Amino acid sequence: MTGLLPEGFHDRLPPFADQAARLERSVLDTARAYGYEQVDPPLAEFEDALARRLKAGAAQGAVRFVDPVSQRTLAIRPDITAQVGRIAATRMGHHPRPVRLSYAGPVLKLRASELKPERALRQIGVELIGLDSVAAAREVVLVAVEALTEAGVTGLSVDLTLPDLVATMGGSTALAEALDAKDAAAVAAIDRSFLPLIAAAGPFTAAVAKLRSHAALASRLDGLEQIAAALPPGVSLTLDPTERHGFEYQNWFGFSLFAAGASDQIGRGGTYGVIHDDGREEPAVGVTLYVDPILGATAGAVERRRLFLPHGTDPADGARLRREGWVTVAALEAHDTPEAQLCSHILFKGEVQPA
Ligand SMILES: N[C@@H](Cc1c[nH]c[nH+]1)C(=O)O
Repeated sequence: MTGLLPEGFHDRLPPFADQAARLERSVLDTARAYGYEQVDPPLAEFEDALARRLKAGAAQGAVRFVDPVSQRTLAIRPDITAQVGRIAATRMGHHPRPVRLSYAGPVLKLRASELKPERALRQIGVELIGLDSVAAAREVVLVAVEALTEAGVTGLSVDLTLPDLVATMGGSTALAEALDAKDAAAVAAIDRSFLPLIAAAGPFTAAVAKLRSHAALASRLDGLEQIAAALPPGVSLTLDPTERHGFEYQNWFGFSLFAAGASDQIGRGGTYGVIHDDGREEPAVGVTLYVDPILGATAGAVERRRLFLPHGTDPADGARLRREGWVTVAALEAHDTPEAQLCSHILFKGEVQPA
């Protein structure tokens, strides 16, 4: 069937919508256990207010429209981080720092690419506003890794990056672009001293060792090592010191998350600044998880365990079985069958049996 929904939009059907809801609950529960409390900003808001909240990128890629009621341009959020920043800077501006917030909800991207055709997506995330220290960054990375592990995601890998490195080292835009393209010849033509940054991309320990010769990087590398040391064994770690793609508003620290079986990255995060109405920039760090590729990576694990209650089953039996954790599906007509109700089990003479 074509044309039912615009390209890049999709319905999530059973059992995947339940799976998505479970994932969301699990991640938010892990975040709550670390002190992150949920906020729920609206799907759209004033475009200008959203756009100026972060250094760049906050309203970039947003679908905009003129609201017939306020007569103002609204943006449908392409990312929830800027909205959480707005809440922290305004309505929760009086709250002691750091403030820890979590969120989950749909976002809409203006454009899709051939590689990523989806435009309507879901995000889950946490933001810690008031600090962008190594300790704060370490906590956020750890919460993300723990939340994903609790949610059953395996084969996790974290790619660390230093998004504003080239800019803070005085590199030009041309140099940053040559580094983005990993074009060693072009980098050498501009400034040979940046060549080790290309060579260093790869497994974390070896990459850090290669970069130690750069005295200017010492404190950043120390920070990355402290973050890396906090990660549980089994999570693989790489470093790509000049990766900036997708890190439009992050500053000293950024990271991408990958998982076995997911074709695309499953999350991204880093340090950034929330811009207050008086122009002050408040440090922050956070991570956003992308529900869609995560579901792709765990789809094999979806199992339907449903217990068919034949017509006439005592309602008390159904209640008892639900308390024991069963999903029960009651036959409302005598001729209904476990197959028709997609049931894996059946209650037969008071006993649960495979259907
Ligand atoms: N929202 C950002 C990631 C992020 C969250 N907090 C800081 N950075 C993204 O999806 O790319």
